[in-house]
Amino acid sequence: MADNGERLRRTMMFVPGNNPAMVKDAGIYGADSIMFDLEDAVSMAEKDAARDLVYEALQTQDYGNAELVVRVNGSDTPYYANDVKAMVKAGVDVIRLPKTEDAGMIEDLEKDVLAAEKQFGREEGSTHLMAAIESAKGVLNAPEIAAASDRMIGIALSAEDYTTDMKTHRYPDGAELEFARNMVLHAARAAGIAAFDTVFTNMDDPEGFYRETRYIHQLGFDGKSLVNPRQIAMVNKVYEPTEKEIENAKNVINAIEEARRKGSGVISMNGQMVDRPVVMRAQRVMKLAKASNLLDEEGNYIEK
Ligand SMILES: CC(C)(COP(=O)(O)OP(=O)(O)OC[C@H]1O[C@@H](n2cnc3c(N)ncnc32)[C@H](O)[C@@H]1OP(=O)(O)O)[C@@H](O)C(=O)NCCC(=O)NCCSC(=O)C[C@@](O)(CC(=O)O)C(=O)O
Ligand SMILES: [Mg+2]
Repeated sequence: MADNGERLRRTMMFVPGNNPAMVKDAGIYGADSIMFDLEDAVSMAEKDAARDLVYEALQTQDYGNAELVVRVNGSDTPYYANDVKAMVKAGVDVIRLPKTEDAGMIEDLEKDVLAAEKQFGREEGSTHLMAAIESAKGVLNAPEIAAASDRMIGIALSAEDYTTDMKTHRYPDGAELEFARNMVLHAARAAGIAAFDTVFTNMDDPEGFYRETRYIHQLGFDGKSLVNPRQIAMVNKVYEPTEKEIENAKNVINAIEEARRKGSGVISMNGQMVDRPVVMRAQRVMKLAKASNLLDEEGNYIEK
């Protein structure tokens, strides 16, 4: 299984692969994952030029610690084979397959990626995969898609294409996405990989974006696909733990370490039972606190 659980993936920002300025500057905004797009943000006439631009950027630009993802064109298009070869050759971290409808599509992608790794002397297994779920069929097959390969790091709901397939559109309350969100989330969790919520495309509605992000955070998504750098700080804010949550997490970790020294795996803290799942939640809070720069070198909370 790819490095699941290790990396924070709160923000995965789409960057149109045909836009040289955006591709060049994509690293300055602090997204956890940068996703160069060769698919729907790029017109047919620019497919080859976008692939060349992203290939070049992956080889030459410094994107810091960001995870580098490329959304290739669909496997039923004439661009897919060259996209996959070029991105593996460039050493991309993750290939995102759009419009994934069944596990067979991921199995085929895995074969194509392995062939490219061998052809270009890349370490076998080093290219990770993820799937975008964009249709009713994809949602119903999400559990098999999520478990289709050990290279899978996550699955993402793609609500623009999905709502079109469902003969509806997006509403502010998101009721039309309820089933799909829960399917994608459960499929990801059952397979032990990350779950990404969909893009929010109305740049003039920051309140709506904030409301949606709080909701998907509550459901348990690891993060969201984004279309604009202004959305990054808002997502990070929602995922940032409070001072009280951090203090509680520290107390839980200290208490369980103390208990383990005494040979016990479960304890009571302020009348509350503390066992393995509570400790795992506390560890995630501390990881988020660290990523949010809320801890000093001694691990104390820094007031912002
Ligand atoms: C939305 C908007 C036009 C707004 O423009 P605005 O002009 O208002 O942006 P501003 O905020 O003013 O930009 C301030 C500064 O940031 C720079 N900047 C902006 N956006 C940046 C960015 N993304 N990457 C790097 N840089 C960026 C900009 O260059 C400027 O730099 P500078 O001039 O130096 O100050 C713009 O963001 C944009 O094009 N977004 C990408 C759109 C896109 O990729 N769509 C395809 C993916 S969705 C899809 O396909 C559906 C899906 O498939 C999804 C799924 O599968 O999940 C499904 O089915 O649901
Ligand atoms: Mg789409």
